Amino acid sequence: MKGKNAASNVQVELQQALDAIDLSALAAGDSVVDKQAGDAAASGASLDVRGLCASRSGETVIENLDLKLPAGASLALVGESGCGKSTLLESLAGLLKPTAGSVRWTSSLTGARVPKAAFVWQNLGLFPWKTVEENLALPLRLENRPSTEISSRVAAMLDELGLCGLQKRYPQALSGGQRQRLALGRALVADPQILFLDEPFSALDALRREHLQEFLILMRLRRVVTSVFVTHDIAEAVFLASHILMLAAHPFRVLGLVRNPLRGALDAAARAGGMDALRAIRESDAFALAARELHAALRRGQRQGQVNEALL
Ligand SMILES: Nc1ncnc2c1ncn2[C@@H]1O[C@H](COP(=O)(O)OP(=O)(O)OP(=O)(O)O)[C@@H](O)[C@H]1O
Repeated sequence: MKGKNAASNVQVELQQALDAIDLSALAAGDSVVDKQAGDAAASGASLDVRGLCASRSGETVIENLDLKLPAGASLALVGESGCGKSTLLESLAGLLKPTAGSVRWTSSLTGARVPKAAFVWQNLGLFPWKTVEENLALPLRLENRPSTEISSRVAAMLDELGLCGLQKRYPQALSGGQRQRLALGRALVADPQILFLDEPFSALDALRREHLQEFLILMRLRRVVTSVFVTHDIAEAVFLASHILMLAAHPFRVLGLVRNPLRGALDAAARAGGMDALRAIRESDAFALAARELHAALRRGQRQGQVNEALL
C-alpha cells in the first residue's frame, strides 16, 4: 500500500468494519461508568514537547522530538527494541533530565504546570512488607489525607478492584492478575492527572493480559487521567491508546503519530456494555485491520526511514 489512496482505502475499509459491529445486544442498559466519565476529555493534563533530546551514559537516544497531546489522551509508545521508548517515558515523567528541549504538562483542571502523576512499572513496585490495604493507602498517606477519607477511598478502591476480603493479605499471597490490579489501583487511588505505565502487562499470559487491558479501560473511564504507556504489543496499543507514537532506532526517528480510529468505538462500547462489549470489538474485523495496518506501517517505516502518508 502506498500513498494517500492506500490510506483512504484503509479508512473506508475500517469504517465498514466498524459499522458492522453490533453492540446493541451487549448494551447493559445502565452505564458502567459514573457521571465523571462525561468530563474525562475535559480534564487530565495536556502535553507539549519541544525539541526534546535525551541521552543515556552520554549517548543520544532521543533527538529533537516535538509532540503534542490533548488532555485525556492515552499515548502508546511503540517501536523496535532499543529505540528509546523507556527513555522517552522517563523523560516525559520528569525522571530523566532532557539534554535539550522541554517537556511541558498542563493540568486542564487547574492550569498547574506539574500535574499529579502516578506510575505502574513492569515489576509493579508493590511493597511486599505492606498488606493490600496498606499498599493502597500509601499515596493518600503521603498526601496527608484525613484518615476517614483514606479508609473510605481504600474501601471503594478494593471494591472496584474486586479485592474485597483480601485487604489483609500481602502482595505475594495474591495471584499475578490480582497483583496487577492492586498496582493499578494504587496508582489511581489518589486521582492523578497523568498515569505512566512501562509495559505493565508484559509478564502476564495472553488471556490475563486481555482481561487487565479491559479492566484498565473501565478504570480510566471512571476517572480523569491522561496516560502514557510503553508496549511491544501492537494489539495492546490499538486497544488502549488514543494516539500511537511509532519510533525507530539507529538513528532515533519518529515514524509517525497515529490517532487510533477505534478509540471512540472502544470507549463507547465500554460505557454501554463493559467487558463483553470491549471483547466484541477486540474480536471484530475492524480491530484486526487496525492492528494489521499499524504493524505494516511500523515495518514500512523502518524500511523507508519514515512514514509519510496519513495512516489509518
Ligand atoms: N541505564 C542505561 N545506561 C546506558 N544506556 C542505557 C540505559 N538504559 C538504556 N540505555 C540505552 O539506551 C537506548 C534506549 O533504551 P530504552 O530502554 O529507552 O529503549 P526501549 O525502546 O525501551 O527498549 P526495549 O524495547 O528493549 O525495552 C538503548 O540503546 C539502551 O541500550
